[in-house]
Amino acid sequence: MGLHRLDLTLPQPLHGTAASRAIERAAAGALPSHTLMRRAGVAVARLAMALAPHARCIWIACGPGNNGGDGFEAALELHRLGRPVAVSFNGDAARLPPDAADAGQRLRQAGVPLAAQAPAQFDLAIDALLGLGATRPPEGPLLAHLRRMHAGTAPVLSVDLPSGLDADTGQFAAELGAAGAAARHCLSLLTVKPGLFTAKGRDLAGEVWFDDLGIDPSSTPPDAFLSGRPAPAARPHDSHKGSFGDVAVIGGAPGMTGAALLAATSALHAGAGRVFVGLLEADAPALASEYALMLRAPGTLPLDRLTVVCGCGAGTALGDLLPTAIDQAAALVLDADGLNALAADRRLHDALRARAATGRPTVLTPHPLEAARLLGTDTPAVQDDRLGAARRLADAFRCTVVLKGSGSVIASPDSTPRINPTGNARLATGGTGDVLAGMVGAALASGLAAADAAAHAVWWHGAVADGWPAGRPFSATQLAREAGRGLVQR
Ligand SMILES: NC(=O)C1=CN([C@@H]2O[C@H](COP(=O)(O)OP(=O)(O)OC[C@H]3O[C@@H](n4cnc5c(N)ncnc54)[C@H](OP(=O)(O)O)[C@@H]3O)[C@@H](O)[C@H]2O)[C@@H](O)CC1
Ligand SMILES: Nc1ncnc2c1ncn2[C@@H]1O[C@H](COP(=O)(O)OP(=O)(O)O)[C@@H](O)[C@H]1O
Ligand SMILES: [K+]
Repeated sequence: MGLHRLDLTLPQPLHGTAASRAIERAAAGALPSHTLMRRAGVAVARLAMALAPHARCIWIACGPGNNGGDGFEAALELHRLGRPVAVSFNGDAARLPPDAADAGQRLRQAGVPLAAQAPAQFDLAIDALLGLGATRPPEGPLLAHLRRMHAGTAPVLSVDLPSGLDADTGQFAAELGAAGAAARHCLSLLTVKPGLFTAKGRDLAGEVWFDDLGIDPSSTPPDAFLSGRPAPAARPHDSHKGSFGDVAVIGGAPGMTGAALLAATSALHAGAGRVFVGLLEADAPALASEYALMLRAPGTLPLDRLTVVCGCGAGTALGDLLPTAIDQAAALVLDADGLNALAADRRLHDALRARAATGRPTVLTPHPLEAARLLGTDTPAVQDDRLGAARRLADAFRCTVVLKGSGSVIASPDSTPRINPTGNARLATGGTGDVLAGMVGAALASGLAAADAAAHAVWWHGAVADGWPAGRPFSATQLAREAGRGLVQR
């Protein structure tokens, strides 16, 4: 498909650096020289004209490799169409790769000067400094140009990737300073890169566009998928409360009962037939404002018939309940202190793997610090490679893992991970993770397989936050009560 804004409701294969290079090599070998770069330039120029139709100056900042070559081609096309361009080039002209050198030469022949400096004024900045070939953080003039673009008010269009962003991990080592008001767009070329959707990717890329340059990438396996919108769970008219499964939330130690009640409330609103709460605070007052929740002593719950959400607000009070839940629960979600207890006791690792062998579904929902504890590493190492961390956890525990945060990653053993595109920084507030755990529980209780239950819950959890009306206060409590957005009644 030609140039289009990426539709985040549809699943999308994501190809990292090695896969993108393999696809490029195969395509370039089958096409006349320079074809891909010319197509890339035309796509960038078209999008530039759509984003800034009345621009009096389009600044195209070109770097030392083929990403810069895409910029040259875009400048040529814009110039040919009579658009005012100012092209900067920072690199060694003698070391340009062949496609880029050819484009640079034709640009000069067309009478377009190349400067080292940015223009004084511009209405659109095109970042063609670095793409897949960025090997280190941008510095010197490249960094100065990036800062200039991102501090301004004119829109920024990144070619293929925001320069310096790691296509595989979404890591970005440079310091851009305070972001300006500029709208950000990124036109991913040939393939859609996973790094655009997780870690720093979302913030730097802004709106993601895609042009496959006429090449079908399907012969190269993707590194991940962007989750599409899951079909809402249907509730046939001829249903009863036993139709959608029972969830039990175990957690809520003294002072933390709210976390368990949030998970339970969201499980209820997300469609579970019945929701039990096994609070660890023995003398908990009847705090539940949802009167449909059923409070039970945790030790009395028939775990083998329940989807158990274990750990929300549990502190260190789970004791034997955790090994029992791992051993017996019909389906299991481990969150928060359930994960911390797991990290601290290697016998539970074995228990979780033994559970996997029985075929009963398990979903772990760590945030990056919890993931780091489980992996025996630190949070920056997890964030440096979120896809890899989620995959390693899924393989180690033989279950589905949701690594939360900007661009949550959903990984299951022996399958391609998914990155979730919904959600926003509204969710960065206490308790929203408990709400997610309850939603995963409800999805599992409805009979979805672990990976699908996780993807369903994560997508809708984020979608509710995305659709939150401006001006309406947002809290985890409110979110829990909106957790049914992924349900349709028949
Ligand atoms: N493959 C595709 O999908 C297609 C590719 N296309 C386009 O090509 C792009 C990939 O091109 P590319 O391989 O030439 O890499 P690119 O990013 O231009 O930079 C490499 C140069 O930068 C240098 N360098 C690195 N880091 C640096 C730093 N921090 N600061 C300064 N310099 C730094 C590095 O030098 P070195 O590391 O050797 O010192 C090398 O000279 C791709 O993203 C897409 O836009 C499309 O045309 C068609 C389809
Ligand atoms: N910027 C963001 N974009 C998307 N989702 C986010 C963002 N910030 C937080 N979230 C989501 O919010 C939830 C926070 O969970 P967690 O860190 O466990 O918080 P808590 O322990 O307070 O409940 C996760 O689902 C996470 O993915
Ligand atoms: K770029």
